[in-house]
Amino acid sequence: MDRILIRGGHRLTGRLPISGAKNAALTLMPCALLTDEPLTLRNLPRLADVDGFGHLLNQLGASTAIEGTRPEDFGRVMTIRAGKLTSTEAPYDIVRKMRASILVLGPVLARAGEARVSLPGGCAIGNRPIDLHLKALEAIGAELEMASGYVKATAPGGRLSGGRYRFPVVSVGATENVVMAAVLARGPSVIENAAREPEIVDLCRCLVAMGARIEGIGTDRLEIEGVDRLHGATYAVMPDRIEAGSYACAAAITGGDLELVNVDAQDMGATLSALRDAGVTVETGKDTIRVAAADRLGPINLSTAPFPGFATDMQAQFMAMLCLADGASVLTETIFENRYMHVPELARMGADILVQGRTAVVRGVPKLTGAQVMATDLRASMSLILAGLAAEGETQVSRVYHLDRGYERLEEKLSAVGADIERVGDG
Ligand SMILES: CC(=O)N[C@H]1[C@@H](OP(=O)(O)OP(=O)(O)OC[C@H]2O[C@@H](n3ccc(=O)[nH]c3=O)[C@H](O)[C@@H]2O)O[C@H](CO)[C@@H](O)[C@@H]1O
Ligand SMILES: C=C(OP(=O)(O)O)C(=O)O
Repeated sequence: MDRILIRGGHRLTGRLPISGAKNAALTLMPCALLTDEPLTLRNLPRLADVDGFGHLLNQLGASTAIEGTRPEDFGRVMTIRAGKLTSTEAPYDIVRKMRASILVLGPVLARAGEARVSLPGGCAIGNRPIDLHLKALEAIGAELEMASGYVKATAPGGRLSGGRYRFPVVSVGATENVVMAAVLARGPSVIENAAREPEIVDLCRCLVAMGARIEGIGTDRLEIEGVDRLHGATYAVMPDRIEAGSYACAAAITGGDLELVNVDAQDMGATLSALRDAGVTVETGKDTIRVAAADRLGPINLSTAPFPGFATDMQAQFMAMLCLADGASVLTETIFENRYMHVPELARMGADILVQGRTAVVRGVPKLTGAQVMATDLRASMSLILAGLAAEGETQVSRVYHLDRGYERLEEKLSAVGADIERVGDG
């Protein structure tokens, strides 16, 4: 299994390109199931999860073709053709490896009138329930049956009716599923307390480009008028705000100065204000963000929340950065009950962090030291990379397949701006 070796202490400077967003790509790809015409996605990141999702689409009968991009290019162009679905089932083996697989439920149900999807269960960061996905689909006309670890959803008469649903708590995945299902319903739907994440805006814009009728995009109330059919489209995946935020932390923690290229600062309000609060200089351009480290990082308090709040997907990276702040920071994780798996690993590098329930108190230390550490999930892995970039000596991060789910060519991007980082195999 591959490991990443980092010899820390190098200041990162220069321009760093940001890839298309994983969390947008994984909700745009299933949109292709809603039409018999091709959907072409541009700026699709090269990630294990994108390949995995392509495999799931293939299982359902869609073809996926990568077009005209050179291996050295970041981002790819993929055309997905789902002329006819040959299966309506997402099996356990795929869903358990990739939580986003649940996002085929809404579109397959809407297109084929039925879908059978394995229940995802939990993962390293906590429980990943889907009760809200199911309640929202029921509200727009789905009939559900649970058996053998699978949910079977049926649309009576082959087509969903549409309906009204108010989410009791904000759910990104459930909003995505119900929106993808409602666009082909017989009647209108109103979704209240919908998630407002930029990835949902990206999803709605892609669906509109395919002929869907959606009002209220970017707000917590989505009004959807079902249409009889959607057509093909070409759509560019939005920049990855979490990848950009992660590299912003890399600049801050190494005393560096990075220009992030192909980003949208508008989607990153909470991350950029948190960086500024910690004393980091942030300058935003049209599609660039310059992040210049402070002489000393200041401590800050953060609580994760749905958009426009501070993203749970940025918590681990900020924690690594705050390990070197001048004072104590308090972080509160409100979305996932177990998203502090990186804490014991950071402690092995000299961090001083006390976790009590959902709160972590991070007392800044003068330095971190390199160590052998183990990645436990995607963003936890990135926090270890960040700590390694700033640490004295060598850090070895194992289980890097977690990183490959969400960071396109991480070592290449970081080496190009001055990091001493390489991937090594066991052999
Ligand atoms: C609101 C939020 O920050 N969502 C994050 C969540 O999205 P993801 O779509 O995975 O999770 P949700 O947004 O659905 O979860 C939000 C909260 O609702 C709960 N829940 C969710 C679905 C459900 O059917 N029942 C239920 O109780 C979850 O346990 C969680 O506490 O993880 C992704 C990967 O880290 C992040 O990119 C998203 O930003
Ligand atoms: C945990 C994440 O993704 P997923 O929901 O795909 O597991 C993430 O993007 O940080």
